[in-house]
Amino acid sequence: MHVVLGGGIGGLSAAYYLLNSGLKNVTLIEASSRLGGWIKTTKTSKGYIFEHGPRTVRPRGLAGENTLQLIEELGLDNKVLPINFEHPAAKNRLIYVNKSLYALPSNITSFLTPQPPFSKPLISALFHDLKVPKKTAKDESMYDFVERRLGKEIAEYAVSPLVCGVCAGDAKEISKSRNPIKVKSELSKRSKKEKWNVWSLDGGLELLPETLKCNIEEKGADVLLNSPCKEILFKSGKAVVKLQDDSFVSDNVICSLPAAQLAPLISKQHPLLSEDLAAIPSVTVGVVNLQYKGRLLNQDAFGFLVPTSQKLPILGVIFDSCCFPKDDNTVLTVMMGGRWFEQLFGRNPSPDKLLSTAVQHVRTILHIASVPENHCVSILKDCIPQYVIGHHERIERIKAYIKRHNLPLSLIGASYDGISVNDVIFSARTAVNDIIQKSNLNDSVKK
Ligand SMILES: Cc1cc2nc3c(=O)[nH]c(=O)nc-3n(C[C@H](O)[C@H](O)[C@H](O)COP(=O)(O)OP(=O)(O)OC[C@H]3O[C@@H](n4cnc5c(N)ncnc54)[C@H](O)[C@@H]3O)c2cc1C
Ligand SMILES: C=Cc1c2[nH]c(c1C)Cc1[nH]c(c(CCC(=O)O)c1C)Cc1[nH]c(c(C)c1CCC(=O)O)Cc1[nH]c(c(C)c1C=C)C2
Repeated sequence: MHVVLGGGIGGLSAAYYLLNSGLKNVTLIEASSRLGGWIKTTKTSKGYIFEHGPRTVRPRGLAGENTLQLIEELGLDNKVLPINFEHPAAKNRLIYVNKSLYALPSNITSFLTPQPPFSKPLISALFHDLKVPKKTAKDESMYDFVERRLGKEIAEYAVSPLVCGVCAGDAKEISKSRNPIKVKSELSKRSKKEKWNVWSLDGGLELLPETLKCNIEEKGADVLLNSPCKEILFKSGKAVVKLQDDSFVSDNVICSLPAAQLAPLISKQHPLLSEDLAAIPSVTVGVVNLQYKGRLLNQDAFGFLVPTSQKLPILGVIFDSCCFPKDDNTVLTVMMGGRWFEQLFGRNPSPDKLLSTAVQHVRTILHIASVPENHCVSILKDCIPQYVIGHHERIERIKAYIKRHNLPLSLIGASYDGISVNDVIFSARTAVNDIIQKSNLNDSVKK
């Protein structure tokens, strides 16, 4: 038997890959009443799409190609909505500095000439990079790395907002290194030919977890909702997964829970491992979706980010109706908080406070004075893991511990090797491959 913990995109993909490898007897255990985790779409009564979590996926890189292969295998090719490199949403990513919106550089001219808010052409930063002495520090923050090599302005206005726009964190704390593997698909070939920059799904990204659910159930997986795992014990090479009133003995547990939520489940038998898992922090993001009547944006773009230096309560705004227009309306998503959520809004802010902050900033920055026709406020508690300095060493330590103690436990999901939807799906595939390889190896040793 194989137990998968957590029914977000990581857990669902793991169950899918286990069943695709020919394994039977797969049980997926989810604490809440729904699947999908942070992938959540609401369709308003008038048919507008509000994404509460992710909205676009990158087609590029090994993990990006792997996701497109999954989309193809699930028969979702005809639902893909690509945005190619020529689209304004791909070309225009803005930042809000000193009360104005500026485009982040996207072409060669903008590299050769000074573009506000940068005081020098960006090419001069590359010359600066050639001059800096090498540093041997194993891990340094993204901000420090870029400041040292490309200068303070680029760290402040380019890297800091991009770190915010991917992990809602502080570039001064986020670590830099990563590592890849390989895959291919027909849809991926199409994405290259058509020069996709990002893609989404018609009707919203939640269609992906919904389709995975149907697929794994058709192949015989048991999906348990409202079933929080309370403890995992390891005995004689097996894992005992305990729920409130039930328990499962599994050959291997694939765990897609956020690291800090796994920590207490194994702390009795493995306090040191638990300590390392508990130390992987995550931040809370307030998400406000707004729909206004009329085309109210003066600029077509993906959206804008607000660097920390601007000391505003919002992290940025995504122009959803620029990416995927519908009728003559404006749909925006305002993201706020992140690393600074509690400082800004307190422990338990009212949805009204987030809504009024969002509407007020849309009014002052985008000059949209009308009242939104529809809105939705979500507080996504601890939704974005933070890869702070020392993260990669910690992950190595965690992996080494699991190997040394021969624990039948595979860790997947956003807490470890990448937070994008692509990374999480790829982590599931890699974990299943490792399990299959290990069991093939054991079989050949027995023979
Ligand atoms: C606001 C936001 C915007 C984002 N934008 C993008 C984007 O544009 N593009 C992109 O690629 N990525 C984006 N991401 C990142 C991406 O969405 C997530 O990293 C990814 O969805 C995480 O998936 P997961 O399966 O690892 O974890 P989760 O989605 O957190 O799933 C874990 C599941 O485990 C369950 N669980 C927890 N405890 C227990 C327990 N004890 N027992 C059983 N089940 C339990 C939870 O209920 C949950 O369903 C965004 C994320 C957020 C929050
Ligand atoms: C301000 C908060 C956040 C915004 N998005 C995220 C947060 C926390 C989370 C997020 N966004 C993206 C990813 C995936 C990255 C990947 O490796 O694929 C994650 C985890 C995608 C993304 N974010 C921005 C862009 C342009 C993209 C698409 C991928 C790409 O082409 O690089 C920038 C951006 N993010 C946010 C805003 C307001 C914004 C504006 C330019 C919100």
